[in-house]
Amino acid sequence: MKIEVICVGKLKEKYLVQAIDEYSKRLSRYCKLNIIELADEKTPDNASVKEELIIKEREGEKILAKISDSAYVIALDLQGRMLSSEELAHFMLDCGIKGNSHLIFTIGGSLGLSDAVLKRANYKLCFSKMTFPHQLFRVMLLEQIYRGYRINNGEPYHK
Ligand SMILES: C[S@@+](CC[C@H](N)C(=O)[O-])C[C@H]1O[C@@H](n2cnc3c(N)ncnc32)[C@H](O)[C@@H]1O
Repeated sequence: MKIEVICVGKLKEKYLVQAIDEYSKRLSRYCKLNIIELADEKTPDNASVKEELIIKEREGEKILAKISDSAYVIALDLQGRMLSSEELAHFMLDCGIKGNSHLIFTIGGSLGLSDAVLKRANYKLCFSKMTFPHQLFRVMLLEQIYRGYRINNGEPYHK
């Protein structure tokens, strides 16, 4: 399976880069992983609601430009559906069975994902009612994908 993670913003902290490298290495046993990092739009501190909407739409256009028509898109969104780790594992397995062998997970920037990206998404996934910083969230997502593969393979990791 080909898994792409499209995210807004460059990872700055070294410890996050190291965590991403570690999970990318672990995932290489199970899938073809590609992380697409897009430059975020600068948001002025005093940006109006309208300005923020424009920024979010611009970031959304960049995300959409990276999505191929045939990909199955999973938007990480606070309004999405919550799944357990076992359910996410089963969901990924089911995608493969149904012929969706190219999954794209997309993480928004500090303002979230645009309506256009959410509209393109085949599925909206929420991890918790809590909001996590998008850079840390990238690590959390890779860990859950890795956990999913371990569950699906009946391998010892999942508790
Ligand atoms: C800082 S959050 C954006 C918060 C923004 N106010 C919103 O409502 O979307 C940045 C990105 O991280 C991801 N994210 C953060 N917490 C999440 C959660 N609990 N479930 C799913 N995605 C989350 C989403 O992709 C979100 O667009």
